[in-house]
Amino acid sequence: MEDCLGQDNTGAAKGMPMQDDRTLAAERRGLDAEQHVVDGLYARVDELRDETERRLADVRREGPSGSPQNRSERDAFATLYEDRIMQLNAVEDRLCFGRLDMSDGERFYVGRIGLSDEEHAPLLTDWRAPAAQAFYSATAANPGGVVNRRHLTTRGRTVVAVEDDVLDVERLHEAGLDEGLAGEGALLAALGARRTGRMGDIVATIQAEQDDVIRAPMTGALVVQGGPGTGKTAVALHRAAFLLYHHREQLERRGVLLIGPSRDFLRYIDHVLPSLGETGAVSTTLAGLVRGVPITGEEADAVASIKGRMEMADVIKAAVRERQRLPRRDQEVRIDGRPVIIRRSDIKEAQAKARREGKPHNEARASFAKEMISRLTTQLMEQLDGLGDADDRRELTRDVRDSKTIRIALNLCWLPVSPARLLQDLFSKPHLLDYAARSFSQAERDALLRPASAPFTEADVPLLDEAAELLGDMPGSAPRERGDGASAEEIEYAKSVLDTFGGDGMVTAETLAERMRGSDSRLSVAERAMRDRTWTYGHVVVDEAQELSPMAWRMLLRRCPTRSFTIVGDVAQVASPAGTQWWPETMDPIFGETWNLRELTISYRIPAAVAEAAQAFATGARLPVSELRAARELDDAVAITRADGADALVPAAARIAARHASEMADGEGGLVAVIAPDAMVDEMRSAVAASDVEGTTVEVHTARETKGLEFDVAVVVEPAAIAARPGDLYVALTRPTRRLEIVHAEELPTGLG
Ligand SMILES: Nc1ncnc2c1ncn2[C@@H]1O[C@H](COP(=O)(O)OP(=O)(O)OP(=O)(O)O)[C@@H](O)[C@H]1O
Repeated sequence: MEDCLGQDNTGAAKGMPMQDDRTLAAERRGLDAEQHVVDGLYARVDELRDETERRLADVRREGPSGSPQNRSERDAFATLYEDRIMQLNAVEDRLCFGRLDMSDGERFYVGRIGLSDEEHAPLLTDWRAPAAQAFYSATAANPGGVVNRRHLTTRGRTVVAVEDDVLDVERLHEAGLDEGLAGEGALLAALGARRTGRMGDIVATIQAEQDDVIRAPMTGALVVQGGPGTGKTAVALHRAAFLLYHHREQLERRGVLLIGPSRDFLRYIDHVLPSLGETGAVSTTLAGLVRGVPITGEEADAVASIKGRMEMADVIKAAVRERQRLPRRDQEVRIDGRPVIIRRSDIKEAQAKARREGKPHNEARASFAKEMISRLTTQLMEQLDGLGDADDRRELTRDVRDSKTIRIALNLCWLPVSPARLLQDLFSKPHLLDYAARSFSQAERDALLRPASAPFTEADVPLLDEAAELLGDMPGSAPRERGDGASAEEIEYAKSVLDTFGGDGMVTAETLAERMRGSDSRLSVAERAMRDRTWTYGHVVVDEAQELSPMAWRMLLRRCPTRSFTIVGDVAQVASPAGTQWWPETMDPIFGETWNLRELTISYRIPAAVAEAAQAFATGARLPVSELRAARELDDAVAITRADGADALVPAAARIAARHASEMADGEGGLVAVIAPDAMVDEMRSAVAASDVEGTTVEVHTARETKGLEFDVAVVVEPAAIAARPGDLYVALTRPTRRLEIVHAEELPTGLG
C-alpha cells in the first residue's frame, strides 16, 4: 500500500509538488498497477458476457419444441440472459472508478456492479454495497477505517489518471483534506465536462450529503429540497438504483415508478439508470399514467389551480353518482303483450344494493341490472298465477334482458361512461357543474366551463384518473392482468431451477416463477405495470415534485399504498399554480408523521457568480429559496447586454448565442440554449436558425421547457417578461454550467442589476 498512498495522478500527495524524475516514475508505476487491475476487471466482464451469450445461444437453439412448461422455462431463461447481457454492456463505461485502502490492510475496488472470480473471490464491489459506502462518506475527520480513497479516471478501458484523498493523518502526516467535498479533482473534472444533452451518472463522485439521501431507509416518504443544480435528479436516480439493489425481491416484483415533468426531461435522464445496471423502473410523466387520452390543451392558471384542489375529488364523485339516476315516475313496459312496471322504488333499492357491493360504477352496473331484471321477471312470473316453473323463469328472464325498451330504461338509470366522457360532460354542461361542484363559488364554476370538444389539459390528468378509479372498466372491456404473483409451489420450483442453473443473483425465484407462468407473465414488470392502471408499485420517485397539485398527489398515492416515496424538488422553482411553496403544507396531510425532509445545499451545475445572481433575484422576488453554495468558481460566468430598444432584442440574443456556438464548435462542442418569453419564442427560433453554426446546436426554449435541464451557455432574453412568473425566471437563470448571458431591453427585475 505504501507505494501509492498520498499520491495523486501526478504522483503527489495533495499539496506536495511533483518535481523530480522519481516522482514521475512512481506516478507511472501507480498508473500501470491500476491499469493491470482494471484490465483484469474488463477481462472478467468479457468472460461473463461470453458465457451468458453461449447460454443464450444454447437456449435459442433448442427452438420452440417441448412441453409448454419447457417452453416457458426456456423463454424465461432467454429473457434472463438477455437482461444480463444488456447489464454487462451498460457498465462498460467507467466500470471501476475507485479504490479504498483500509487501516486493516484490506483493499477493494469500487465500481458500477459487483464482480467476483470463478472461485467467488470478490474483484469489484458494487457502489451500492455497504462496504462501498465509505468511498462516499469517509472524511478526514471521520475516516471510518479508510486510510486512502483513490479515484480512478478511465477513458474507454484505459486508466488515464488517479487521484488520492489521504484520510489517515496519523499514518501519513498529511493534512489539509477538505471535509465538504470528497475527491475534488475528480468532481471538478466531472462538473467541467461539456454537456451532451443527456444526463450522465455521478456514481464516481457522489458527495457525502448526497450519499446520505441515496442510502436513506426505504420506508415512508423522503422529501429532498435543494436549490438548482444540487443534484436532486441525480440523487433521485441513484437512490432508485440503490433501492433496487437492496430490496430486489420486493421491488423486482412491484417495480419502481419514476415521475418526471416532461417527455424531454425523461429523454434527458433515460441513460442514467441503465448505466447503473438497472432497467426495472417505469419512467413516465403524470399524463403518461392515463393512457388513451391525448393531453394537448392549455388553460389559464386560475382554472388549473381550481382543478388541483383536493375538493375536486368530491366533484368527480358527485359527477359519477349523478349517472345513477332515479326516474321521476314509474314506467310501464310491455313484454310479449304482458305489462311490467319499472318502479321507481325498485330502481332505488336495486341501486342501493349495487352500491353496497363497493365496486366501481361501470362494474357495479351489472349487479344493478341483474337485480332489476330479476324483479321485472318476478312481475311476469306473478302473472302466471303460480303455474310458472324454473324453465319459465329462465325464459322470461331472457325476454326481459333482451327487451330494448328495458335496456334503455335501465341504462338511463345507471349509465356506463368512460372517464373522458364524464369530464367532457361535466365541464361543458352548466347544470352538471352546478350539481357536482355545488360547494364551489359561481365564479369558480364559470371558470371551469368549456366546450365539450376542448382538448384535455395537464390539470385534467388527475381528474381523469380519479374518474377512472370510481368508474372502473367499461362493460365488455378485456380483463386486466393482475400481478397476483406466482404460487408458493411455483416459487419453490423456480428456486430449484435457479440452484441448478445458477441465476448469478440476476433474478429472484419469485420473478423467475412469474416469468415461467405463461406468455403474459413473461412481460417485464414495467410492461405489465403500464398496461394495468391499478398496478401498485414498490416505490415511487417524483422529480420536480413542487409542481404537483393535491389531486396529483392523490393519484400517485393510489399507485403506492405503502407510501414509500422519494420526492425531490425545489419550492423556489414552482411554476404550477396548484404546486407547493412549503413542503409541510403538502406533505403533512398526505404522509402525516411518516415523511422526512433533507436538504441539499451545494450546486454542482452553476458557477458561483450565476448562483449569486439567481439568488439575488429570488430573494428580491420573495421566492422561498434555500441555502445554495456553488461547487465551482468560474471567471466571466455572467454577462449582461442591454439591447438598443425592443426591436434590437432578438437579433442581439441571436448574435450572442451564435458567438458561443461558434466558439464551442472550435473546441469540444457543447449546448447553447436561448431561453425566451413565450411570446418571443417563434421569432427567436427564426433568428437563431438564420445564424446557425455548423456542428453545434442552439436550442430555443421557454423557461418552463428547460425545467430540470442544463446547458453550457444559457442566453436569457428579457428577464422582466419571464419574471411574470418569478419561479420561471429563477429556473431560466440557473440552467447554465458555464455562462449566463442576460439580454434585455426593459428594466431588469430587482436583484439582477
Ligand atoms: N456528485 C456529483 N458529481 C458530479 N456531478 C454532479 C454531482 N451532483 C450533481 N452533479 C451534476 O450537477 C448537475 C445538476 O444536477 P441535477 O440536474 O441532478 O440537479 P437538480 O438539483 O435536479 O437541478 P434542478 O433543480 O435545476 O432540476 C448535473 O449535471 C449532475 O450530473
